[in-house]
Amino acid sequence: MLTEFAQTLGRYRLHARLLWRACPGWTVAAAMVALLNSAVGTLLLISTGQFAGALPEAIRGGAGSPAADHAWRWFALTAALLITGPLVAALMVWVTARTSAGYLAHVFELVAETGVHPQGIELLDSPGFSGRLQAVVEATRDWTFTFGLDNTWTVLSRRLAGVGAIVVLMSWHWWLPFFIAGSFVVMSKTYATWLNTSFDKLLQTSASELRRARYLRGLLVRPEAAKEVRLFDLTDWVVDRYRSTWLSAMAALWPLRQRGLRPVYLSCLVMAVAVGGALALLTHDVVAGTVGLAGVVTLIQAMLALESFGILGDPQLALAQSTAAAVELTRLRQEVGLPPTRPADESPEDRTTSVGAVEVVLDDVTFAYPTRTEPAVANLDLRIPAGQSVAMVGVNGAGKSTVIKLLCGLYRPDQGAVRVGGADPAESQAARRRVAVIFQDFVRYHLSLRDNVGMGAVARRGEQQILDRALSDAGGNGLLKRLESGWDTVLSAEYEGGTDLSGGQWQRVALARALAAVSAGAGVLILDEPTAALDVRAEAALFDRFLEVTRDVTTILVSHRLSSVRHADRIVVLDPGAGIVEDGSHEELLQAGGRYAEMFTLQAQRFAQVDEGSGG
Ligand SMILES: Nc1ncnc2c1ncn2[C@@H]1O[C@H](COP(=O)(O)OP(=O)(O)OP(=O)(O)O)[C@@H](O)[C@H]1O
Repeated sequence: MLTEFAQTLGRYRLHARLLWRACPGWTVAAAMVALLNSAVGTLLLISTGQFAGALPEAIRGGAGSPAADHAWRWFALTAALLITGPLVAALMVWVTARTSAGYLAHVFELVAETGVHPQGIELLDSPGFSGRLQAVVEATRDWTFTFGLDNTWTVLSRRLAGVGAIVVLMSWHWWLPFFIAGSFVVMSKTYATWLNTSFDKLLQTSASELRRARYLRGLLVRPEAAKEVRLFDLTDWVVDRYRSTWLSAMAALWPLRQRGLRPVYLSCLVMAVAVGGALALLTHDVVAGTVGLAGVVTLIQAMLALESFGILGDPQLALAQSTAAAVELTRLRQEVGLPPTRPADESPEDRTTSVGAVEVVLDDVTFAYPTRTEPAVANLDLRIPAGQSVAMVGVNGAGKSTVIKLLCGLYRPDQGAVRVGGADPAESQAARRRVAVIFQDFVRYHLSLRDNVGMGAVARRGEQQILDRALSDAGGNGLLKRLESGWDTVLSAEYEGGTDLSGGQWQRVALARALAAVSAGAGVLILDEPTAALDVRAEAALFDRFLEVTRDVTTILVSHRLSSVRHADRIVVLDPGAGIVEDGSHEELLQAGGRYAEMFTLQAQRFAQVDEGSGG
């Protein structure tokens, strides 16, 4: 039990630390307002007690008597405090909203950092880790998260009001308030420990089940699934699966909750005995004449105010839920070697950009994905001199995309070394910035065309000539003409004035993004099959044009269509398990009559047949 108490205290310390790191100014302001709010409450119970105590004397003295004036003065103070209370509460809402916004932004920063640490994305491939991180993200997206944050200050203010009540009660019997408050604290902490354990369990043990349940619920409303759900008449099936998945997630929690509640019942009993005893003592003192009317009113109110050390209902529940997300995030950060929060004075990263082509080297590289045992690439050696264009070809699963991800520093090799311009891209931000890549599943940002292209050159996205040239080199001028608001058109039909693009148009936008990156200093340009939606001729024309406009950088092209990449300086053929099996120019490889020649001839024949078919 003591360890659990310590853990509860630890999570509030963590919460305070995160708040302080996120927005120190607003945190101080919110704490001050919470203190003011509680002070108003304490003063109010004193002034009402004094006012009530002054009334019998005032009644005896009559209107205008000094005793009546005395009662009026306490009345005026009580009325002023009653007016001040709501004003301070309104101020608290305002300050609280600012604090929560800062905290939320900071948590998103921490989540993002956790997802890509250490630099690569390998952890996101591990279902356990990425599932837990996803659960944290979902918890922070939920409105209850901000509600819990807001309630930090309600809880603090009420606890401080309890401190005020202790001071008041100490003037009667100094030891008594500690006795009563202690019983409330035991009850509250037992309850909080139970709450926290429940929420932690919810995030840790049932997160993936709950996520699956949410996914199933989403199937009923998501446009991409709606067609099939209706066509195959899946509604009942989805609803049943949702219900059973949700129930199985929650069923694991219910017995735990029941067991955890027993100490809460016990501590309620202790608290009832303490308050009952205090009321008996008060009755005794009143009968003995040591406590008057003012004392009775003040002391009873103070005793009731001690309740604020106890269970605070919704505010406490919401706060526990929010801190559960922060605790789990901290655990995940610790697992990847990150501190719970980010230091305030991080030195700004070096954004100086080098220009020109760079050499790319893979030296005896072996790499297996975290979820697999057999390596995706083994003992791979590849050296691409600065400025050379290389096409990487091979059957499905040969490891082409894996090589590209290693070059981008998204994964670290298990053995061997990867170098871009002499530096390890998994370690060096500068090396990563020298690589511009467009993957087959590139991101279609629901942002303007300007942002979609400019993201390749974030530091120089204001330079229109870079964007113009990139789009034109990517063959996107026709597309620009068709957009109603030109560069500022949002590329999504979900926004007013926005429009979606065809697969081929999107690919040109993505290619323009890569070319913008080259203008901004990237020394290696990689295209990992982003042109699959274009027809064979369009892809070949685009690749030729690419090789033309990227003469000054190292270029790596990945494609299954060999005719599209035949003009690359060099072609390497990858084979699953065997690594690079052929390496040379198009002509050299044709002459060698090996795997490449065989694949090329086969594709050329099929292409000719299709051509004939369409011609006839
Ligand atoms: N994220 C991943 N997790 C686990 N295994 C993966 C992952 N990505 C790829 N693999 C596996 O690694 C091997 C190499 O895949 P890779 O995508 O590099 O091949 P590829 O040559 O690019 O194939 P394709 O031509 O189909 O794009 C395959 O066996 C694949 O199943």
